[in-house]
Amino acid sequence: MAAVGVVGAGYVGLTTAACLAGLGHDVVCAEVDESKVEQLSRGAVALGEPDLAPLVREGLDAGRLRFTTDVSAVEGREFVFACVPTPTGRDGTADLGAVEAMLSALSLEPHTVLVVKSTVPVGTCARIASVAGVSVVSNPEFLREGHAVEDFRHPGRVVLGGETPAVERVAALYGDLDAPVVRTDHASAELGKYASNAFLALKLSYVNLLARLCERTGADIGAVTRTMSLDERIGPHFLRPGPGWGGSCLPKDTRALEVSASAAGVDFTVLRAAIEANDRQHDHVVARVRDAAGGSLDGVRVGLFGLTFKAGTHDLRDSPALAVAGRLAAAGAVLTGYDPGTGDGDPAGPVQRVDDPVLAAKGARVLVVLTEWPEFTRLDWGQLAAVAEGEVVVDTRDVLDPVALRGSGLRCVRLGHSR
Ligand SMILES: NC(=O)C1=CN([C@@H]2O[C@H](COP(=O)(O)OP(=O)(O)OC[C@H]3O[C@@H](n4cnc5c(N)ncnc54)[C@H](O)[C@@H]3O)[C@@H](O)[C@H]2O)C=CC1
Ligand SMILES: O=C(O)[C@H]1O[C@H](OP(=O)(O)OP(=O)(O)OC[C@H]2O[C@@H](n3ccc(=O)[nH]c3=O)[C@H](O)[C@@H]2O)[C@H](O)[C@@H](O)[C@@H]1O
Repeated sequence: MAAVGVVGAGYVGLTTAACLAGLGHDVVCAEVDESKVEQLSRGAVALGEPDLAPLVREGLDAGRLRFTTDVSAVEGREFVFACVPTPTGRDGTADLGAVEAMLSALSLEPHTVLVVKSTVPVGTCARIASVAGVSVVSNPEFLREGHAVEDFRHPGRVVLGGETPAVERVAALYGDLDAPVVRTDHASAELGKYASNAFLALKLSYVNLLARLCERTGADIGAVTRTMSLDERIGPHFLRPGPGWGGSCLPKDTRALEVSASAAGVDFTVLRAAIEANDRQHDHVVARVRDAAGGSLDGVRVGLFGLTFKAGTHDLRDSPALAVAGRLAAAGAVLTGYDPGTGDGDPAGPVQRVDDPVLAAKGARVLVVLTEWPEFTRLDWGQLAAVAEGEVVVDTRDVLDPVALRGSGLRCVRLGHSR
């Protein structure tokens, strides 16, 4: 079993640390946020990832996992995983400040393999290898929030970019993963990550535009995407229209790829179009709510259902629900929002967050479903209709049953459906 260091205890770092400890490795996880370290050290996990909290507690109890604010604690380890953030920086490229801060705080020993899990632009790992004097393996992460542990245990693929001995050492660390392993160079591994996220974004913008075309032409987006999904070359995933794609990575990575491609002399117009279409998708949802409100949103009370960027996560980063909320508020709407995944203290922008769906519906002229929480299908919509002022639900995620809603006295407006 190996001695492993992990830097950063967010979605990627904490999942990596806990899962590697679960495989029997000895893991120390360094994190700059003192309160996070304090909480994690007593087994309190704030991320709502299924199976993660018990795995962290198992690792702590077995003495195979510990947390520290002292980044030098990872020095001397056989593997150091970089799992720090790479948010959008100036001009849309990835801000590598946290990666650089981590490297300058560390004195790595020559036998250490530095494994870069953070999403970094092409050229970053080669540059780090040339200055850090250690082997660097690019091992981009593909986990989905809400499925982090499951995706670690059953990844669709493992990508390892770098020189052979170091790559094989990292492959061995993961044990028997039943997944295809892509062994490649740094640049291809780095680009493969951006290429994957940006492709998902492209697919979603395409579907959202199709949904708008359906609204204009009388076609049904459900039938259109089912037709597409039965073609194995297209596949059934990422074909659901919504209020726009968001989250901490799809928007930032798509933008970063577009900007870096442009800097490399490749005009990636299709990515720019996908980003612009996503922006317009938020406006489109606002237009549908405005129509439902009778033409103006000024002073109109709107009840929002769902604030997170998708169901199954607490994460509000770059949430399309909040982007729509911001535009509704700018048009004068008064917003109340209910989300089963968020709590007091979570930033909700212009939305007054409430813990009870009835309070979100109370006095609302329009109800809007912005996140596909399964809980929403089980709400008592008759009760919500009784306290609402209007009778329209704009369901941007197609989670509600329009026929059942009609029985509750509500009319359902869906994206991609003209009726
Ligand atoms: N969230 C996700 O689902 C995925 C994220 N990624 C990528 O992984 C990287 C990390 O993402 P997340 O885990 O979501 O970020 P996060 O924001 O959830 O966690 C990052 C953690 O690193 C800590 N940190 C920042 N600078 C540090 C330093 N110098 N030393 C020690 N700790 C430091 C932060 O306090 C934070 O707790 C990013 O590059 C992201 O693009 C890749 C795949 C999936
Ligand atoms: O690099 C990352 O951080 C991760 O980004 C995404 O994962 P995640 O951010 O968890 O979110 P997704 O499940 O991809 O959803 C992204 C957005 O697309 C939207 N979406 C997704 C699917 C769909 O059919 N329709 C749709 O509108 C979601 O609601 C959400 O707003 C990728 O799916 C992961 O593979 C990747 O590792």
